[in-house]
Amino acid sequence: MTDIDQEQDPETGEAAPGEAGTGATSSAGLRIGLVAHDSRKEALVGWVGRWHDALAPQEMTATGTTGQVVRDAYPDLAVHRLKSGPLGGDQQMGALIAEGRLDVLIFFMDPLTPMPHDVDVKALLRLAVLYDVPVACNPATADCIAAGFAVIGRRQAE
Ligand SMILES: O=C(CO)COP(=O)(O)O
Repeated sequence: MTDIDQEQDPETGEAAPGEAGTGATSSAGLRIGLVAHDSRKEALVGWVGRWHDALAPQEMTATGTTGQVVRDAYPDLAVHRLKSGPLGGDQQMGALIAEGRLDVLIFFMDPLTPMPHDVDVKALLRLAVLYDVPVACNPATADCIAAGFAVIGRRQAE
């Protein structure tokens, strides 16, 4: 286990109330967050397509527009939508991490465009690092994570 896991209070190290036992226990039912900036949405849709069968049994949650784009491309996949990123969706995703309710974050960022909600982007990534949530910011890393879904599931069950 890591120093700070999803079921611990990061300050006290004590189990977070109400979260114990809610972690995913296998490669099915992983709770996956999907986020992509506008210029990277096509890349994310491509990644979802490549891993469609592996993603089908997972629980996917996306920021608003990203979720809509993925739903439009793959209507058979269940994707829960939060608010759009600039309107608070990134913060909602961060809250899921802080509450121990996200196992993986796939966040295809635009590295070339300044964002009005840059602080939210930074906060989301900071929480993913803090809570040791596997996070991918580009397709190559996301492929590695998807190939390791079973490993992540086993790790969460420990
Ligand atoms: O802005 C985003 C992440 O910072 C993504 O938000 P949308 O999915 O609503 O486009």
